[in-house]
Amino acid sequence: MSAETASSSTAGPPAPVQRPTRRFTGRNNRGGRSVILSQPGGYSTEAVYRPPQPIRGGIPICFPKFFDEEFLEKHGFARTEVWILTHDTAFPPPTPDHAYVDFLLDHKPDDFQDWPNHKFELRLRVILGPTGDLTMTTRVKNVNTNGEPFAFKFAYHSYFSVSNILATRIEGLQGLDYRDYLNHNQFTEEADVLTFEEELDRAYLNTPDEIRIRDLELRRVITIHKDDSLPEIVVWNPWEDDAGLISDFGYEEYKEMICVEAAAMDSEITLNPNEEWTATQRLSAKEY
Ligand SMILES: O=P(O)(O)OC[C@H]1O[C@@H](O)[C@H](O)[C@@H](O)[C@@H]1O
Repeated sequence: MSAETASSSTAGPPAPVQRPTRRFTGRNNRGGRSVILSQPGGYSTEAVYRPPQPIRGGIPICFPKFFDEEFLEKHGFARTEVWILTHDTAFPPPTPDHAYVDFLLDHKPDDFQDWPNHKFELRLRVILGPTGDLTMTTRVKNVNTNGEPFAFKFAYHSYFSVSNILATRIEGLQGLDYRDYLNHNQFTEEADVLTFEEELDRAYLNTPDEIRIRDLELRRVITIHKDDSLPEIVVWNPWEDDAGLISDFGYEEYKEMICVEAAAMDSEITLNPNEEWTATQRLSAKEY
């Protein structure tokens, strides 16, 4: 990953105060492979860039739901809505060698009729550090004026690029309970590293603050550092048969991707009026 920073722009809101002068491509400093799936820009070759289709790749934000929920689209509406650039003074300013940008989910109070009586603010700060670390902090605030709490779920649905799914290992999950969404059972992970040889769709519970994706062919480790607001890690690869059913996914792309999603999706977060919830994940990559 690499970025150059521009000096602050303060000419009238809304505006990012500091931004990369080049588009973030998720490539490492040695000119190597992208960290985030997969083609230029970090998306599937078949990604569709037209609402209401979510974009396949990158790091979609799942909010206020995860999976299919009655009345709401799968994984919630945040990943298919328009976000605007803003300048969020409530976030602490990062150090000068970090580039950052603030986003706000743009909506009017009555926009989401399927999720009524939930007045909320959803804000995201993305920070790119000088060594390529990518930090994302989300803030959700209940701005209901009717005194009502609301509840939600959340995930950073990160699509990581790997050289070969057969040579990919996830470290940090041993001993954890997980829900297996392919057979709707709960198990305990016995393996010291998670390997892949078929479709996999699981939510690991009560996970530690760091989870690593080891790419044995690239000799690269991507670390997901996350805070306590994100207790679950969802791991998903559709494998061949399921990938063939996903129209915005290249048929062979399952071989070079893995979704590892820091999430609060097993139980809902409840916010009272004026309460705020924040959740941070930081991604770093190292070759060895
Ligand atoms: O196709 P979508 O809506 O982007 O979802 C992709 C996958 O997202 C994962 O988070 C889920 O665990 C999977 O069950 C799901 O298939």
